[in-house]
Amino acid sequence: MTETRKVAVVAGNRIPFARQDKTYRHASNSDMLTAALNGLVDRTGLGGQELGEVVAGAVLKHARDWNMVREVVLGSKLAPTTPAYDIQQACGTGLEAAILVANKIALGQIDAGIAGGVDTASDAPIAVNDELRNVLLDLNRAKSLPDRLKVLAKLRPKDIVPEIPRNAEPRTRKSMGEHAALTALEWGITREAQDELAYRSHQNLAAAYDRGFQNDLITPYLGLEKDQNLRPDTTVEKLAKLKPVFGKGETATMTAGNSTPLTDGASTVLLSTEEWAAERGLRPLAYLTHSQTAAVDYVKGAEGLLMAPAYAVPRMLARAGLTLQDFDYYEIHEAFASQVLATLKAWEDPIFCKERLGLDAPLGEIDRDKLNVNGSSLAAGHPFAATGGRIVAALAKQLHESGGGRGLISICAAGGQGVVAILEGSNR
Ligand SMILES: CC(=O)CC(=O)SCCNC(=O)CCNC(=O)[C@H](O)C(C)(C)COP(=O)(O)OP(=O)(O)OC[C@H]1O[C@@H](n2cnc3c(N)ncnc32)[C@H](O)[C@@H]1OP(=O)(O)O
Repeated sequence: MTETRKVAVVAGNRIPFARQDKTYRHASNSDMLTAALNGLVDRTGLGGQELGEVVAGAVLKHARDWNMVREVVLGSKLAPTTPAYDIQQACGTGLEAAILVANKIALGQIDAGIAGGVDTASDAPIAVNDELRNVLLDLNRAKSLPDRLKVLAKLRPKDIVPEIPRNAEPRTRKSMGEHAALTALEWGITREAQDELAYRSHQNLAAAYDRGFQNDLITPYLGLEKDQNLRPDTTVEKLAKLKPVFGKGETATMTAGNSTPLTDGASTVLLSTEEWAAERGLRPLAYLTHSQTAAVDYVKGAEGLLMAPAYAVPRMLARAGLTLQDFDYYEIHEAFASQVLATLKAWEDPIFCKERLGLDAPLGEIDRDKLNVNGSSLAAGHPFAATGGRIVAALAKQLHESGGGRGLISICAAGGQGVVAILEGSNR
């Protein structure tokens, strides 16, 4: 059996995230991913070089983008002999891509690779319905003009109605927000606590820009230099005035301010062995040491849609021999403030930890001052597949800047799944 090798996170690059239908309205997934990738290649001096693999994906993509990541590499500054392919695990895509690249490096199958993700809420794929698709396929097969006219005669006005993607679970027909609202109710997550978390996300991201933390994590794109959703001037009072958008009646607590906005953007991360990095004059920022996925049965209502990380994290901690408190930083993706708070509450709850996680004692509280210290998705926005890369790169840089330490990454994903990982600073 091959001995595993240490996997370094060497650098990351993303484009600023834009709000839906704003600056990147006319940019495709491929355009944005190419911009993020080329920014990383420029920063690390990898132009013209062949890498082990580039692995990335998008949650929402057009049928024509069936081989998107390979096409992006062919149009990028990397050598065209770099293999590349698409993966998709909803909002876990970016982190899962990093785990896949890391595992290949650890096993000695590649020495270096780039993981990434991209999504556009502006250029969402609109599909034709089954009736029109069948007519178009028959039309393509028809050999003569009369045959084609016969096929076209089958077309009815209702067949032209397009299928617009909905931000909803196919099995429940409920949106992510509606699911999260049920979990917020189950766990008694207050409006005040959600607004406070959202406020802190904006404050922390604004502070990260102010101290230059983002300078070598972001390449401006189409004139945008900062995340377009960031509101440094938001306050808990302003947030408290927003109308609820998910949930029903008096119990509705989720607003546009404490939910992620629909977003466009792309991110990339370079991972490699220490030797590969050293040969190119690059230094590890941190190491990706553990990862885990979990899934919950949200369809029958056994668990909340976005609660899978609550299961994945303790499984990973058990394998790593760590407790929830053994971390200097916690990066919990903020799909919704309520989902972050429900996850934290679940880990503190003796009954949840005993009955659902099978633990003798609760995982306990975390130090909230260590949570999302440079802001997270409520402030930056959440282009689904790009969020993992944003988090891996920012946490690795934070660990490097702090001279070491350990960070936990937790990402909830559609389909009731969760992807989590641990980064260790270079002093461990
Ligand atoms: C997919 C996975 O695998 C897992 C996941 O991550 S699940 C998460 C997936 N993501 C989602 O589901 C996205 C959810 N978000 C949405 O659907 C929409 O953003 C939303 C329905 C929540 C809001 O949409 P919207 O109404 O168009 O928002 P928007 O117009 O920007 O904001 C509404 C108001 O709030 C205000 N506002 C928003 N954020 C604010 C803030 N932080 N401070 C102050 N005001 C704010 C806006 O200024 C706006 O005010 P006006 O009406 O006066 O202009």
